[in-house]
Amino acid sequence: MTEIGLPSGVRACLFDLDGVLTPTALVHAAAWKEMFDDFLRQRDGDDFRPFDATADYDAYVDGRPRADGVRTFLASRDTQLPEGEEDDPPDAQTVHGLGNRKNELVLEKIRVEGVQAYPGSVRYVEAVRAAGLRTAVVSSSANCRDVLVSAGIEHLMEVRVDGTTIRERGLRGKPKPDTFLEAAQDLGVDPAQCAVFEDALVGMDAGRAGRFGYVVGVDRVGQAEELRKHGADTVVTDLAELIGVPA
Ligand SMILES: O=P(O)(O)OC[C@H]1O[C@@H](O)[C@H](O)[C@@H](O)[C@@H]1O
Repeated sequence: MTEIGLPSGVRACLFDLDGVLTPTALVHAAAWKEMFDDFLRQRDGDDFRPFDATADYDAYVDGRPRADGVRTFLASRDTQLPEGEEDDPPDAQTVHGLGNRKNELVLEKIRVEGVQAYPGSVRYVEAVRAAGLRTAVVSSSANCRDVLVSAGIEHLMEVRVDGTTIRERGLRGKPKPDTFLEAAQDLGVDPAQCAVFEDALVGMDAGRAGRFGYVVGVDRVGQAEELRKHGADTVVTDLAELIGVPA
């Protein structure tokens, strides 16, 4: 292991955004809950079974592109909606309508609360760059660039593959490995020489499916065991632990 806590053959680090570099996984989870609870209440009345911002979020929504999150959670409740169009209004009862409603809520929360990067993640990324490794951010979020800019860390990432890239290049979202593989290719580094940093279970699956050199699970919510089951080589609660700084 090197001084940045990675096997010596690793030449590039591929970082997920929400929950790894910034605490925005919590913002997404809250927005998903607000949107789905409104939808379920309208449909089922006050006895509706609410969206669980931990269990449902982790199992069906976390790490997936927006529309996949809508479909996967609805399927878990035996529900299917028409796809609709990408620019459907936020009150449309379609997959994209619900996704757009959730996006309005996320953007409003980010506008009001702002975004700060995890200090331990910034220290770690700086250490990685000082050690001469390449860096990319690999996120399912179409808001990735705005979040990086708000958090003041855009300059730390050489390559960005995000929700917008997924749409433009026709990639499959996590748990498929496409987005991580695309970032490795953009950096010109073999996947076997890349480390993946992820907090989502589908991100672990993507890391395993892409045969990356090393997969670091980032546990912010007490799911270390699940992260290991889904293929983490190691689990930390904060990236700074990898450079010997306790969380
Ligand atoms: O809706 P966005 O910003 O495009 O993000 C899509 C997904 O991006 C992932 O990074 C988050 O873990 C999910 O919670 C989120 O739903």
